[in-house]
Amino acid sequence: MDFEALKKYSALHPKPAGLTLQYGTAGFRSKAEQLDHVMFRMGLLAALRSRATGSTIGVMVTASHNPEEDNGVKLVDPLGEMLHPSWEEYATQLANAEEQELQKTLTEICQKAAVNQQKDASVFLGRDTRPSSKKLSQAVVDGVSVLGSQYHDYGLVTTPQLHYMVCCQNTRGQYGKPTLEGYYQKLSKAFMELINKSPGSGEGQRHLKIDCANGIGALKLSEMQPYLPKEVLIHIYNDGTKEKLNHLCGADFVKVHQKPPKGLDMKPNERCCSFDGDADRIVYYYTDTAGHFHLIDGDKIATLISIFLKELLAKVGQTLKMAVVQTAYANGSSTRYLEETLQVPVHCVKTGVKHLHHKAQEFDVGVYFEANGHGTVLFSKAAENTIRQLAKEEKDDAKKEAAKVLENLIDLINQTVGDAISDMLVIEAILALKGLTLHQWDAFYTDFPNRLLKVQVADRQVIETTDAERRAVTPPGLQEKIDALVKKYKFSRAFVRPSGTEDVVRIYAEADTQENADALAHEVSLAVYHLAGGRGAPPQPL
Ligand SMILES: CC(=O)N[C@H]1[C@@H](OP(=O)(O)O)O[C@H](CO)[C@@H](O)[C@@H]1O
Ligand SMILES: [Mg+2]
Repeated sequence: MDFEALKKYSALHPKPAGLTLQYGTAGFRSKAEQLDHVMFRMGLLAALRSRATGSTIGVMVTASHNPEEDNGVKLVDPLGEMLHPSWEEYATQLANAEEQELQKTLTEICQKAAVNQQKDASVFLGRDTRPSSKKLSQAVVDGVSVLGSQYHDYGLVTTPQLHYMVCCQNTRGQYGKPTLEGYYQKLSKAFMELINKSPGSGEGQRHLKIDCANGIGALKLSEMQPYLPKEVLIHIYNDGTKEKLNHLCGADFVKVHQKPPKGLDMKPNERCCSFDGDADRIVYYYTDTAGHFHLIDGDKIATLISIFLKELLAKVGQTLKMAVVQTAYANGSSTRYLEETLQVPVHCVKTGVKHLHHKAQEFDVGVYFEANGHGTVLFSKAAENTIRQLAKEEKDDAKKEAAKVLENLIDLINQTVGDAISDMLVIEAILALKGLTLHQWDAFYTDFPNRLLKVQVADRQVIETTDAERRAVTPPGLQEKIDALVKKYKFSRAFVRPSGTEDVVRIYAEADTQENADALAHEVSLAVYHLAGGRGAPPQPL
C-alpha cells in the first residue's frame, strides 16, 4: 500500500471530526454533504474486498427512496449479493476512523480479512440521478485508484443493473453480458418468448402507466423501450425532467401513504405501478370505478408469482421445494393466504434484503418480497439445470412447455437482487398469460387493516429485538406493554424495531378495522416514546 498517496488523497476527502455513521440495512445513508469521506473510503474498501475475494466488487452510489438531498453507498459482493455481514463491520470502522487512524484501520482490516495486497483488484461503479451522485462517485474512484485497483464506471444505472453487471462479470458471462445492452437483450428476449405464449397475444396493446419517482428508472426504461414488443405499451411518468426525486411519488410514497403519486393521472381500472428512486422496488395499483384506490404491494406480488410458479412446478412434475420469505411487515392476510390456501411454506426473517435473500437461497425456488415491493425469485443451480434440461429434452409436450416457461422466467428475473424493471416484466407476463386484471389479482385476499408509524428517540439502539424482530427484548417492560395493548384488539398484532436507514423507531400494527389498527399503532408509539427515551413532543393520535 502506498501510504504517502493514501494520505494525500485522503486529505482531499477529509472526514468531519467526530462524525460517526453506520453501515446499515442498505449501506451508508446520510445527507449528501456528509458523505464525501465515506465514498472515498468505500472505494478503498471495495478494492480490498476485491482482493480478498479475487472477484469484481460493485459500488453503488444511491439513497434509493430517501429525499433528493440525501445520498448513500453500498457495496455489491461477487455474485451480485449484498456485502457480507463480516465486512459491514469493516465498512463502519473505516468510515469512522479519524484521519490519523486511517492507515492503521486499513492495515488492521487487511490482517483480519487476510487480504493479499499483491492481487489484482477490480471494481464496478454505478450511481443514481441525484445531483450529488456524480461528485460522490468521483470520490469512490479516488479511493479505488489510490489502492491500485482497476475500475469500470457504468455511470447512471439502476441499483439492480449494477448488481447484474457484477454477477455477469464474476460468472464470466454465464449470467449474461455485463453491459446495459446485454441486460436489455437478456430480459427482453425472455419477456418476448413468454408474452408470445399468452392467449391474447397479438390482440391489441396492453397499457401500463409507470411512475418512475423522478429517478433513474425513467432513463433506463426509455433506453429499454426499443427492445420491448409493441404489444406492451409503457407510459413513463415522473421522469425527472420537471420535479424532484421521490417527492410525493415513487414506490415508497405510494406504499406508505396508500395513495397515488403526484404527476400520474389515473383513470378507473388502468394498470399503474411505481418504482422507487433507484428502481429496485415496485408496487402496483389502480382505482376502481367508484374512485377507490387499491394498492397491490410486495406481498401480493409474491403471491402472484408464487401461484404461477407453483402451477408450473406441478406441471413439470419435479419435486422442487418452493418457499416464500417475508419480513414481519408482511400483511398477516398474505401470510395466511400463502400458507393455508396456497399451501406454500412461509418463512419470516429480519428486515433488509440481505436477510431475505440469504433465507431464499435455502430452497430450490425461493420467492422473497418485502411488503414495500423489493423482491425477486432465486432458483438453485440444481433446479435451474433440471428446468433447462426438461425444456430441451422432455418428450411430454405439456411438461416441456411448462419447463420452457420456467426457463424464460429464470432469464427474466434478476436473481441478484429485487429489480423494478425485471419484476414489472415478470408481472406483466404472468398477468397476460393468466389473463388476469389488476382487480382479479387484488381480490386474491384482502389485506388486514394496518398502520406503520415512526417515533424519534434519543438512541434507537436501546431497542433490541428477537424472533425476526417481532419481539422487543429491551428496554425492560416495553414488550409486556405491547402485549397488553395488542390484547385489547381483535385479530391484532404489533411490533417495534429501530430502523436501519433512518434515525427512528418503526411501529407496525394490524387489527380488525383501520380505526383499531391506527389506535393500536398510536398506543404502541406512546409506549415507545415513554419507555425508550422519546425525543420532542409525544406522538399525537392520527
Ligand atoms: C419498513 C420498511 O419498509 N423498511 C425498509 C427500510 O428499512 P428500515 O431498516 O426499516 O429503515 O429500508 C430498507 C432499505 O431500502 C428496506 O429493506 C426496508 O424494508
Ligand atoms: Mg431502492
